[in-house]
Order: sequence, then structure tokens, then C-alpha cells
Amino acid sequence: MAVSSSCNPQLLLSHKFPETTYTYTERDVAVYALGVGACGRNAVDTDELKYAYHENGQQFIKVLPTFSALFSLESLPDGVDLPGLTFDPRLLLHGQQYIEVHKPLPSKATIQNKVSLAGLHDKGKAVILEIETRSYEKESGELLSMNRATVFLRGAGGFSDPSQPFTYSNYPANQASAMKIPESVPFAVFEDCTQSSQALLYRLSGDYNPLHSDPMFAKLAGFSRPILHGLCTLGFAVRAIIKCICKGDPDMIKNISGRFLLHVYPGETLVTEMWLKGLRVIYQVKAKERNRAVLLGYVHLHRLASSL
Ligand SMILES: CCCCCCC[C@@H](O)CC(=O)SCCNC(=O)CCNC(=O)[C@H](O)C(C)(C)COP(=O)(O)OP(=O)(O)OC[C@H]1O[C@@H](n2cnc3c(N)ncnc32)[C@H](O)[C@@H]1OP(=O)(O)O
Repeated sequence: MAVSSSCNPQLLLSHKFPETTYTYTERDVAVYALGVGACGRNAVDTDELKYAYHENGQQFIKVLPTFSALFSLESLPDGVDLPGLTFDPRLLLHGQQYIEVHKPLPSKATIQNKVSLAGLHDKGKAVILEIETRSYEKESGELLSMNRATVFLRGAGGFSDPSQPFTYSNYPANQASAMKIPESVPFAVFEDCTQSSQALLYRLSGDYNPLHSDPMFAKLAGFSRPILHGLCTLGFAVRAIIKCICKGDPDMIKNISGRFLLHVYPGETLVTEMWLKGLRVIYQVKAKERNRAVLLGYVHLHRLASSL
């Protein structure tokens, strides 16, 4: 049954999101790492075993910088159920993700999330919502990360005058991920297979959207079968960059931006192409079997690996 949509921008923009608290442990960190394919090709990969196991104890395991994107979801206990907005939840897609890494994440922590609406755009065929989450370590009060998640609500647009469509954002335009792929040959290319059960494993990190697990729900959303979480694809891409460009050091990552161009089916092979421009890595991920680009973005580094 079709769900009618509506959007009241004044009501939405005046909404005050409650602060939320989220505790994760080393187990969550390891389950996440496996969900984004760490050690998927080689269980003793020296670059990646550290995300799932440490010989001196789990308190020493490393956390992938994309783990903090989970805070976006955890900070919204009711999902995108917001005053002033109705839409068909089956038509929601993740459009973009921007992550600022302020400190490497500890292997376990309690996080306090402060959430706000950073953007709202009427695209006619869709509404775009940008939700910003600042995540602080409860114990020290230090800012660990900032995430800006963009959700693309198909069928929910058209609430404003088409000659002057409503648009609002509260951050600098240079943090948006629109960019061009260089014409040169990539600096590095990394190929990785997702498993047909990849989304079933990834969802255990907290995104239980049935779009990724329920065949009937996926069909009603317009897909032949359940699709992969966008943040899972992003996790594969950033892992590839850490491996090929950061020589296995996740702490080199300063910020990450990605736009989801097309859905990925679990089981597809992801090919990440990387171009190094100073301290910026421009990357593109293709689904090899369809030869289609599925994700495009950039990663800023603190420094370059000495062995590059
Ligand atoms: C707080 C945490 C919340 C997170 C919740 C996440 C929950 C998850 O469980 C959900 C998921 O993981 S879904 C899976 C991952 N995402 C996807 O697979 C989407 C892939 N992308 C698409 O299908 C299309 O790009 C599509 C459909 C997105 C757009 O394609 P088109 O309809 O063809 O759009 P187009 O005509 O090209 O552009 C229209 C305007 O929209 C802008 N735009 C396009 N793609 C965008 C994208 N991916 N993100 C943001 N904006 C986007 C365009 O710029 C255009 O605007 P303008 O006219 O102003 O240029």
C-alpha cells in the first residue's frame, strides 16, 4: 500500500533532537570489522587481524574509523521518524556520509551524541535530509567524531514551489562530496568480494532496516533482492584505502566523504580505485559484475605513509 508523504520544513527545522547515549564494546568493534569484510580474504592478514583480535587481549584491538558512522544511527532511536515529515520508509535510501575523525576511537566506550538537522532540500522527486551527529566520549568529554548522514527519501519531495525549491544547509559547501574522477590511471586498485550473506552479517552492527534482509520488502522498494547497506560499502572502500595508501595504519584518516551512486547486491565484487592528490585520496567503487560505479568520494589524510 502506498504511503502518502508530506513535509513541513519549519516544524522539521525547529525540532530539538534529544541527546542519546550509546555504549559499545570490543565485541561490537570486531563484529563491525568482519561486517565490512576485514580478514574476509585472509584470516591472518597482518593489516587487518588487529581489527578483530589482539594477542595481548581484546582491549588492544584497533577500531576502523568508519565505525563511528554507526553513531549516526544509534543517535536516532526512532530512526528518521521526525515531526513535520511523513514518507514511505520503503523508499528511504542512504545518499551520502561525511565523517570527521577527531580522535582514534577507543576499543570500548560510552558515547554521548548531540544531533541536529544540518540540511533539508526539496528535490521534487525526493526530500534530502542531512543529519549531523557529534559524538563525545562520556568519560573525558572529548569530541571523537562528527558524522553527517544524508538520507534520500524517494517520492517525498515537491513540498515547495518548483521554481524556488526549498533548500537549507548549515555547513560549508566544500564539505559536500560532489567531485570528479581524475582522468589519470588510478594510483592503486583493490578488489574485494562481498559475501552473499554480507548484509546479514553487517546488520548485526545495528542497522536492521529490512531493505537489507527481507526479499519482499526489497521488492516493494524497487530492488530484485535485498541490497547492501551503504555504510557497509563505505567500510569496504575505506578499508581498501587504509590497506593500499595508509599501509595499514587507520589513524592516518582525517575525514571521509562518500556518495552512494547505485545500490550494491551482496555477493558482488567491489573494485576500489584510488587517486592520490597530496593528502587527499579520491576514490571510486565499482560493482565489477555490472561494471557500474556505486560509490564516489574522498578521504583526507593527516600524513602520507613513509613507504609510499
Ligand atoms: C542518520 C542515519 C541515517 C542513515 C539511514 C540509512 C539506512 C540504510 O539502511 C539505508 C541504506 O543503506 S540504502 C543503501 C545505500 N544507498 C544506495 O544504494 C543508494 C544508491 N543511489 C541511488 O540509488 C541514486 O543515486 C539515488 C536514487 C539516491 C538518486 O538517483 P536519482 O533519483 O537518479 O537522482 P538524480 O536525478 O541523479 O539527482 C536528483 C538530485 O538529488 C541529488 N542526489 C543524487 N544522488 C544523491 C545522493 N546519493 N546523495 C545525495 N544527493 C543526491 C542530485 O545532486 C540532484 O540534485 P540537483 O538537481 O540539485 O543536482
